[in-house]
This record gives sequence, structure tokens and C-alpha cells, in this order.
Amino acid sequence: MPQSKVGSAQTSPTLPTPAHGVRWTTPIVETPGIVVLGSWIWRLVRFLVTLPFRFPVTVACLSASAGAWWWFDWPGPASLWGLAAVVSLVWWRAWPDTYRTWVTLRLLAWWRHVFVYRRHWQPVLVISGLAESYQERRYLPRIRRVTCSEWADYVRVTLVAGTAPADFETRVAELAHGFQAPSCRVVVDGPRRITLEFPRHDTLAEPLDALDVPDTADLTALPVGRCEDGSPWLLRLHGTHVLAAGVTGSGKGSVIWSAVRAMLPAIADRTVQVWALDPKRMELSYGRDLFAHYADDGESAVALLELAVADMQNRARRYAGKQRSHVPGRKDPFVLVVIDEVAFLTAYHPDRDVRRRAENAIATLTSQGRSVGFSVLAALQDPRKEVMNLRNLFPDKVALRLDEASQVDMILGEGARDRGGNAHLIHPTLPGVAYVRMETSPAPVRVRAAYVSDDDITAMTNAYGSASFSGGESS
Ligand SMILES: Nc1ncnc2c1ncn2[C@@H]1O[C@H](COP(=O)(O)OP(=O)(O)OP(=O)(O)O)[C@@H](O)[C@H]1O
Repeated sequence: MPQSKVGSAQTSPTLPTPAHGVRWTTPIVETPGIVVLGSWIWRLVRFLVTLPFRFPVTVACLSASAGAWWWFDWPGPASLWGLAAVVSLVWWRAWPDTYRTWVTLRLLAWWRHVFVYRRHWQPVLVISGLAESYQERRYLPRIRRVTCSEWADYVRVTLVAGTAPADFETRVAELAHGFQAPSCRVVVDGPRRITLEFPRHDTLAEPLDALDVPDTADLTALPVGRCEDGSPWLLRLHGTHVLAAGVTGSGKGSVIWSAVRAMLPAIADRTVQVWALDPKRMELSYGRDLFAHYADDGESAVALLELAVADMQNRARRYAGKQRSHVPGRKDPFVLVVIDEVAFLTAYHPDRDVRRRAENAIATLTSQGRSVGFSVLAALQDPRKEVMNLRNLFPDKVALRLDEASQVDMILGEGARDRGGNAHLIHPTLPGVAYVRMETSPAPVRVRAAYVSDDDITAMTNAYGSASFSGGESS
């Protein structure tokens, strides 16, 4: 029995479906040989004409050598190169810094460009999935330039149209291993332009001794260590709150003590007070004399936090309608509340009431203290929400060595791990090494805190201990 009217209409498989419409395809036309030859000649001429502009020094040297040989036979280039060698030697001895910048690093950049990046570019990018295909052709991002600094290579890259820097950010591990670098960072320069930063060696492998105490304390840029590129790691405390997270032994103490050390001149002239909460009774007790207040058990710590909240609210009341920001002074000093192992108060303390009061006080301080000169610097071992649900109230965070990859984004924010913030891969033999977010860079920056030894703390206490709070009291 025919069933032509039942169910959906049947269409012949050879006809285009209505949704597809008519398909136009480009006819395949064979390119005549003369056109291919013409195109090759054009490329060769263009290469030769642009050569002096792209490589002026190399072209000048080769032309001078060729000219000298033409005019004077072999003694010509021999004396020219001899003279160049003498000039180079004198330059190297007399001005080593400029020689390094203009000669050594440039030669190194050329070498790395040719023998590392260009040589391995295609296989590494194809295998790591960064080569794009379109109409059966493969497109690779193009290396524009390679430059070298003392510690890293910078590979400037033009992206394939239709791709984004995020594609590189998710493959930093593949790129680092592919080019045999300890790590890789992606910096976005502009539309379709990125720079890949490959350190050549670990500049933070050696511990850093305690930094010199500065003459004046700039509370917005306290020197507490060094960044991977050799620049100082400057920590802002005034106008923000800082959470330093890392497993036990990761060096949280060195971040706290380096910050206190950098503030010593201000502690001495009483424009800064440090209030210390030390539930483990190990980290901060050593420098007790430097602190305006000190508490080392749950009850007294909560009382101290509530005192800080009360002082902060008094100050806010005085400022209301008269002053919108805080300037540290003797009358209204900047108060830094340092909490070692904040989870002891908010999660581990056996008394529920203590936990609740501590959490309330820390939440109030971190949400209202910024503009009236109260800041919190807290250390934490386990950043999970169940343990520390206040972590988002700390605008600045330091990720020391962490246990799990997932914890990196909890501390440094979404996407930090993709951008190279591998705090979970920090080696246990590198305490004090951390990743931080800087205002100047969206990608996390690797840093190392200076190590303030027990002897340094004793020396600090002897020199600055009594001067700091002769008007205050130690709880
Ligand atoms: N910046 C640093 N440079 C070199 N070594 C360091 C640094 N910081 C800490 N160390 C070394 O690591 C050890 C542990 O450091 P620290 O006690 O500060 O870790 P922590 O994270 O505070 O640990 P915990 O949470 O158990 O208190 C120190 O005794 C010291 O030997």
C-alpha cells in the first residue's frame, strides 16, 4: 500500500536540503608556471630590498668586509676585523653594562631566535594545539621578534586572525616544556599581538637576606622581596588588606616579617602601629616588643580584634563629613592588624562564640578599615571556603606554595593558573617564593620574600622595640 501522505516529506538525498540552500564552491584553476615564477622573483626582490632595514648592522658589517676585500684583497677584511675586535675588547672592559645591552644580549637574542624558537616553533605549536587549520591549510602564529634580558627571553608573536591570547594562556605549560624553559608567561601587547616570556633560569633560586631597613616607610610600596625580573617586590599595605596563603613551611612568616621590617622607621616615629595576633605563639612572639598590642590565645585575640573595630569606628565617626581619606600621623597612626594563621580564629577554635566574634570583627575591619587607616595582613594555610569564607574581603593576595592546583584561582582569582600562576608547582625547597598580582600586570608575577632570620628580628626589636609605642600598651 502506498503511504505517500503519512509522516514527513521525503526528499531525495542528492538534492540540497532547504536549510542548506544552494552551495557555491570555488572552481579549481591551475596557476600557470610563469605566475608562480614571477611571485618567487617578487618575494626575492622584496627580501633583498628590505634586508638593510631589517638587519642594518649585519648588512653594514658584511658590506664593509666585502668592500675591504674588493679594494685591498685579504689584508682589507683582516685589518677591519682586527680593529673591530680591539674596539670590542676596549668597550667590553671599559663599559661592561652597555656592552652587555648592545652586544651580548643582542647576539644571544639572535642565537635564541634562530636555534631555539624558530627551529622548534612549528613542532611545538602544532603538538600543543596552537596551529590553526582553515580550508585544509595550516596557519601558525608568527614570531615578530625575540629579545633577551638578563634573565628571560621575550618572544613577540602575531596571532592568527580569529584566535585569542587565551589560547596561549591555557597552554603555558606545553610552551614552557616545549622550549625547555622553567615557565612561560603571556603578556598581551595589543590586538593580535602578544609577548611570550620564557625565563632562562630561576632567578629566585637563592634565598634573599633581609632587606635593608629603608630611611622612610612608603606604606603603599614597602620593599619585601624581589620579583623574578630582578626588580623589588613592593607590597602595598595602606588602603588595602593582604592575605598570604601557603602550606606549612611555605614562608608566610617571611612575608609578614619583611613587611614589618620595611615599616620600622614609621613604627619608630609612631605613625604606624602593628597589632599582632599570634595563636600559634611561634611566629610573632619573637618580636613582641615591636607591636603596640599582642595576643596569643583565642579569647585575647578576639578581644583585640574587637578593640581594633571599636577604634576604627571611632575614627570613622570623627572623619565623617570632614575627611575622606586617612593620612598616617601620630594622632591617627596607620594600624596594621597582623594575624598569623587566621583560620585558627575563624574555623579551628573549639569555642563557637570565639569563631563567630572573630569572623565578624575581621569582616568589619576588612570591609570598613581601608579608608580610615586600618589594614589586615593575615596568613592562612588552607584557602578553601569552608575554612576561610572571608578571603574575598582581602583585595591583595599572595599565593605561596599551595597544595592543589585548584587553590591557585581561589587565591589569585579566576584564570590566574592559566596565566602561569603555578603556585601549586613551587618547589618545597623554595620557601618564600610566591605569585602575586601586580597592578601593572594582569598575569601573576613570581616573587620571593626576603628571609628575616631570628637574629634579624632580635636586632630589629633592640633597635626599634621601645621607641615604637612608648605611649601605647602591650596587651
Ligand atoms: N623567604 C625565605 N627565604 C628562605 N627561606 C625561608 C624563607 N621563608 C622561610 N624560610 C625557611 O622556611 C622555614 C619555614 O618558614 P615559615 O615558618 O615562615 O613558614 P610558614 O609558612 O609560616 O609555616 P607555618 O604555617 O608552619 O608557620 C623557615 O624556618 C626558614 O628556614
